[in-house]
Amino acid sequence: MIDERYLKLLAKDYPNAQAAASEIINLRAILSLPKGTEYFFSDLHGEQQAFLYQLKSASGVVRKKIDELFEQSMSEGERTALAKLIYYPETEYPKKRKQEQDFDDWCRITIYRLVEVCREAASKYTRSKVRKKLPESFAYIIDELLHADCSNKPHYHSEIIRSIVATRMSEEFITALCHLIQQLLIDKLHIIGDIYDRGPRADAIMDALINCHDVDIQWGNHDISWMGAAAGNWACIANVIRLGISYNTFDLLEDGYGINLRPLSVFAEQTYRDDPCEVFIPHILDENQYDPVDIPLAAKMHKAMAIIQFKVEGQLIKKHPEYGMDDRILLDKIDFKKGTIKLDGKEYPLRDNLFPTVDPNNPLELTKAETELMKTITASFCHSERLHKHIRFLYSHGSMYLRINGNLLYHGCIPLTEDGRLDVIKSFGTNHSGREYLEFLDGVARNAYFAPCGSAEKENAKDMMWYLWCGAKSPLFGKEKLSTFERYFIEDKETHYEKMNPYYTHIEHRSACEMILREFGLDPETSHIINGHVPVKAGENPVKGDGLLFMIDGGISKAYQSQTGIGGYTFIFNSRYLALAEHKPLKTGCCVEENSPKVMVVEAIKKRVTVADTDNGADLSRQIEELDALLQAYRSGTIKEK
Ligand SMILES: O=P(O)(O)OC[C@H]1O[C@](O)(COP(=O)(O)O)[C@@H](O)[C@@H]1O
Ligand SMILES: [Mn+2]
Repeated sequence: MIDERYLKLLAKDYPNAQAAASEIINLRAILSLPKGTEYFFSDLHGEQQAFLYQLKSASGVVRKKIDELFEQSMSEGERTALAKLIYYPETEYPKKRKQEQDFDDWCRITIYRLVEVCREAASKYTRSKVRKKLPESFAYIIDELLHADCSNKPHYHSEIIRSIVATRMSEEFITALCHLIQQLLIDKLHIIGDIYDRGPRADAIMDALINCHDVDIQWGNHDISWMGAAAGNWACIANVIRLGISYNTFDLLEDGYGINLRPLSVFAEQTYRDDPCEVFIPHILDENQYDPVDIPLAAKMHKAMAIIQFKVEGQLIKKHPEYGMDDRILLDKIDFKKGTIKLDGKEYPLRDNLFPTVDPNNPLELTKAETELMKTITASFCHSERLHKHIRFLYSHGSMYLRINGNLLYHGCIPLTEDGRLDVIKSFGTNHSGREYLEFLDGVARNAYFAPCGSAEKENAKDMMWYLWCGAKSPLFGKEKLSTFERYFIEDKETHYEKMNPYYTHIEHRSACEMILREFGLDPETSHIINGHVPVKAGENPVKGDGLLFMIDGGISKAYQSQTGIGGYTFIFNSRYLALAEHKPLKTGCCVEENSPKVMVVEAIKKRVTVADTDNGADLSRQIEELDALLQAYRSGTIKEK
């Protein structure tokens, strides 16, 4: 029974029986349409070029549509050129202007072809949904071209297209059509964490996501570390700078976010003047265009930040004994005279024993200069408007996990015990597990940024952001320890080993995945888990738990391509199937076709999925029920029509 007061409110939007009835008809029609295609990506790690290519090409689907439409009428080369134009109209259009002898003719033909692709891409949607995606300036013209009856109005169409060319609007128009095709093919975009770190321009990825019409993000450990940094947590700030320098991503830090690294470079140059800092030479996977730093100086800055990080992390662990991370305070386990460190009763020689800023009697204390440096850098983080715009977007569109259209999405893991039960974790004085634990942590992450400044709530939550980055029971991290220190300072690889949470063994079995799905209120018969975080090694199957879980970190990150052997996965869920697109490492400057992914259908769906079967469909059905009730009320006279 729907409350009469609510119906009266609804009557404001649908003031008479006719209005209510026509909306019911409209909603019923929407419910019967095929569901839109959802795309899932994870572990983008700042690789903006590869990600944008995968996004713009709808992971191979743009090309597929072009082939379906034009196989008989266009050569392979022409189809490739059309695909490239759709992906990169901004650069391809000017090239064509130079190359084509009759450029106006090329524009006309291209507009015809793009309209065909658009019409095909829009065929699943209602006109109203398509209209909402149209760029304002061309909305009317595109709508006419897409929907008018061509057989009766051929003249009208060619006239529109001729006028676009004649009025010199073809560049804007073609670009708008290309963007529209991309938008129509990707109905929903899910990013299962780790947008940040390692690759060159996470900021460019964030801009692209902000411009997407329907996107959600499940936070990864790297994202949470940037969110912690933006909230002012020193351990997170030191971590993101150290990791950034270790991958030579000065452009992101300085050009992207305006973090002034000059004080750090001056400090590092003075402090580590004669130290070659060999252990800290950055990985050079990409060159900086705007802020190149010479490698020896970058190594010194890297070391300076690493030492500060180990000190502030140690302080945080001391402040929070409940984190249970005492064994991760490492500077106090060094014998500075001998140049060794004692871990678990075993002594290891250090690969670098120059610690000019560490006081052996008080190894976790920052020097005055280090403290000043951290204050300056923190101010840079606080003041970066672009960083905060991106972080706010991570908050507004992100969460610890998401349940959507029968799928469960999260980045790392659901902490489990050795025997496969939900682990019970004490945090902030209370016990948590499973779904409730993730929801609790979601709230903590929000408090870190949004709770009132100076409140205990904010301080504790801010500290916890670092735990979420690397704590053993963090669902975003899922490993017993993060061996950053060991990987810098100790040769013996055994100390680098990061034991994974039992979760990662259990998910090989169907029963564990079923248990997790049920924990999140989903039916294992029809639902799936989409997981990121752990690169799927070459030869390993990304499909786990007897088809219930998909691990989709395939290595968009260049840093991991030697392990995965591929250039990443996109998981695709459309109205007919679930599929994994396996990408090749992106080769730029080559023919786009060489970058086309291999698409493997992992589950065909027996009955075509319609909007009615989706979460949005459930909302629409509720709206229909309410409108039905309103209609009855009009007919029975309980509510008066206007
Ligand atoms: O080699 P790098 O880039 O320093 O990173 C290695 C570290 O990154 C981690 O894998 C965490 O990052 P991911 O979330 O991307 O896996 C750690 O477990 C590991 O110690
Ligand atoms: Mn991760």
